[in-house]
Amino acid sequence: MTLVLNNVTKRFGKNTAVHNLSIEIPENEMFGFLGGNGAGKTTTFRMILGLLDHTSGEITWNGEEIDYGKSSVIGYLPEERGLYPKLKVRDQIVYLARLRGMGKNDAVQELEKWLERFRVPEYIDQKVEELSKGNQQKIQFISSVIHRPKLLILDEPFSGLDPINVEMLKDAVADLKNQGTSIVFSSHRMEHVEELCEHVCILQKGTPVVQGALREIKRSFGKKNLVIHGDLSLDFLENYDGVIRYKALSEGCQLQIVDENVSQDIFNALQGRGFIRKFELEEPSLNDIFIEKVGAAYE
Ligand SMILES: Nc1ncnc2c1ncn2[C@@H]1O[C@H](COP(=O)(O)OP(=O)(O)OP(=O)(O)O)[C@@H](O)[C@H]1O
Repeated sequence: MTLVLNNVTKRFGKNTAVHNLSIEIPENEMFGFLGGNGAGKTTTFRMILGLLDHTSGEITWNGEEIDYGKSSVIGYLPEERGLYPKLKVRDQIVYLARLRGMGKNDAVQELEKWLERFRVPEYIDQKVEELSKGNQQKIQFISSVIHRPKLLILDEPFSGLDPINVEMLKDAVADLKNQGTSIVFSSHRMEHVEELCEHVCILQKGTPVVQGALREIKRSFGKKNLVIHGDLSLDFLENYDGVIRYKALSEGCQLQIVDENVSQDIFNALQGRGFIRKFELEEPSLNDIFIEKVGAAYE
C-alpha cells in the first residue's frame, strides 16, 4: 500500500500553489511534510483527499487512482478543526464513523478504546462545546482514525496541545504507524518531525527544495553544529575561520561550522585557554536545514 504523487502540479489561476511534486509514501511510514506559510502543504493534502483537482500529474494509492467513494481508506485531521459544538462526543463520532461505513456498535467500542487511551473516558457524554480546545483536538483526532484508515493525513496535529498531550498523541501516531498505517503529517515544529519521521519533504512556494531520508539529508548538508561548555572566554570564535554562526550560551557557545575539520582546528586553538567541560560535534538540526533552505528564498 503506497501513496505516490508523480509530478503533481496545482494552479489557482496564475498562481502555482504546487509545482511538479513527486513523493512516495509506503506502508509503515511516517512522512514529514514541511514548508513555510503558503508553501502548498494543505493544497497537497486536499488533492490527495480528492477535495481539489490537480492541474497535472498523477496521484495513486497502491498503483491505482484513489476511489473516493471508498473514503474509509483515508483519515484526515484538517488544520482548521470542525466539530459540531452542540453534539455529544458519542453522537458526533458515531455519525462520522457511519459516514465512513462503520457500524454503530463497532464505532462506540472503538471510541471507548480511544477515550480510555487518552485518559478521558468521561467525555463520551459531554457536548463538544463543553471541552477545552486541546481536548476538542483529541476528539477531532479520534474522528480521523475511528474507522482505522490505511492512510492518515494530519495537518498540524500537535498545535494547541500541552506537552503531556503532545506525547500521548505522538505515541498513538507511532502505534498506528507500527500497525501498518501510512502517515503524512505537516508541522511547523521541526523537533516533532525530527523525532517521528524517517523521510521528509520541504516545500518552498510549491516546489520541493529538500527531499529524502532525514539521516541522508543531514549527512549531505555538510555543515555541523559544535557545542562548547567551559570556564574560558570563547568570544574569539565569533570571527574564527570556518565559523558560520556563533551563539553565546550561559555555559559556553554553540557554533555552526562549515565542516567537521573546523572542529579539530578549534579544539587545538582552545588548548591552554581554560577548562573545557563539553566539546561536542552534532549533526545539523532539521531546523537549521529548514532555515537555510527556506530562509534563503525569503531573502
Ligand atoms: N482555494 C484557493 N484559491 C486560490 N488560491 C489558493 C486556494 N487555496 C490555497 N491557495 C494558495 O495556494 C498557496 C498554497 O497554500 P496552502 O494553504 O496550501 O499553504 P500551506 O503550506 O498549507 O500554508 P500554511 O502553513 O500557512 O497553512 C497559497 O499561495 C494560497 O494563497
